[in-house]
Amino acid sequence: MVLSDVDIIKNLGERIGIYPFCEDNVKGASYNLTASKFAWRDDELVHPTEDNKIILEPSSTTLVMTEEAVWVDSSLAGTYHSKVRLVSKGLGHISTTLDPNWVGPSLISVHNYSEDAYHLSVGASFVTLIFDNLLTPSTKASTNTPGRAGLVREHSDEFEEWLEDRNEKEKILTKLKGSSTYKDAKQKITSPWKEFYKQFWFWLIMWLVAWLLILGGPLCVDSFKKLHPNLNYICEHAPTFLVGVPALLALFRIEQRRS
Ligand SMILES: O=c1ccn([C@H]2C[C@H](O)[C@@H](COP(=O)(O)OP(=O)(O)OP(=O)(O)O)O2)c(=O)[nH]1
Repeated sequence: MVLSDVDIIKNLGERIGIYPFCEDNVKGASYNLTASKFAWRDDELVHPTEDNKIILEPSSTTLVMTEEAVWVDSSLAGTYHSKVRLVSKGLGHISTTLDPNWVGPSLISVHNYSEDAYHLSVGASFVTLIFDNLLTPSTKASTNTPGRAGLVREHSDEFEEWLEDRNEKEKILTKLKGSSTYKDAKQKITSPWKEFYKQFWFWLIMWLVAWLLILGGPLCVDSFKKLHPNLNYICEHAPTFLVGVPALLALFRIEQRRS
């Protein structure tokens, strides 16, 4: 089953990693990947122009690395698709696959069938990735190198360094989860009440355990209560303390997560 925009964001950070992540690139049931500044033609690096365009020469194939590194777990796969805007300009149709457990940027082969050069802006979306839920998780590991770097001969130090940053699941997830774009997207799909209830129940249980272990004993001792009128007060207002403290802690935690 294909993942919708909501499914993609729900699974982000859990079964899907996308770094860098941009919410605008989440479409109804897909994610638009953008062009990095790394591209190759005839095995040689194609350097972007001064105004940051990669020239896709007529009647030739250019391999363009996506800016985004993607990780999916063993229960997801995907397919790469062309964008109508580019196909209508004579650029070749992309129809390739994303394997379960894939990690890294993608190397996208774009053929320019037209007679005119196409100027692809670095940072522009140029390929669409659809995520598919597998009925049963795959048992096969993804064996290809991140970014399919083995398919291109000429590597620059800058490219190696860039790839180093996004060639492992942990690196992708850590960077994704640390980004404000991720936090904002997650926050939008989580109902504030649902988040509050989740936090509230957690803190209520913690508070009850603390209450019983730390305060329960002394509070039952009358003489102790007399010595400490404040504790007596707490005892009389136990329900308020019981509900109020976890509620406050839940609100504090939600606020802390948002900032
Ligand atoms: O256009 C694409 C499609 C896929 N991939 C990545 C993700 C995918 O998980 C991995 C493997 O792709 P594919 O399954 O097409 O390759 P393969 O079946 O191993 O064949 P080959 O190694 O001949 O490409 O490469 C790309 O970088 N670019």
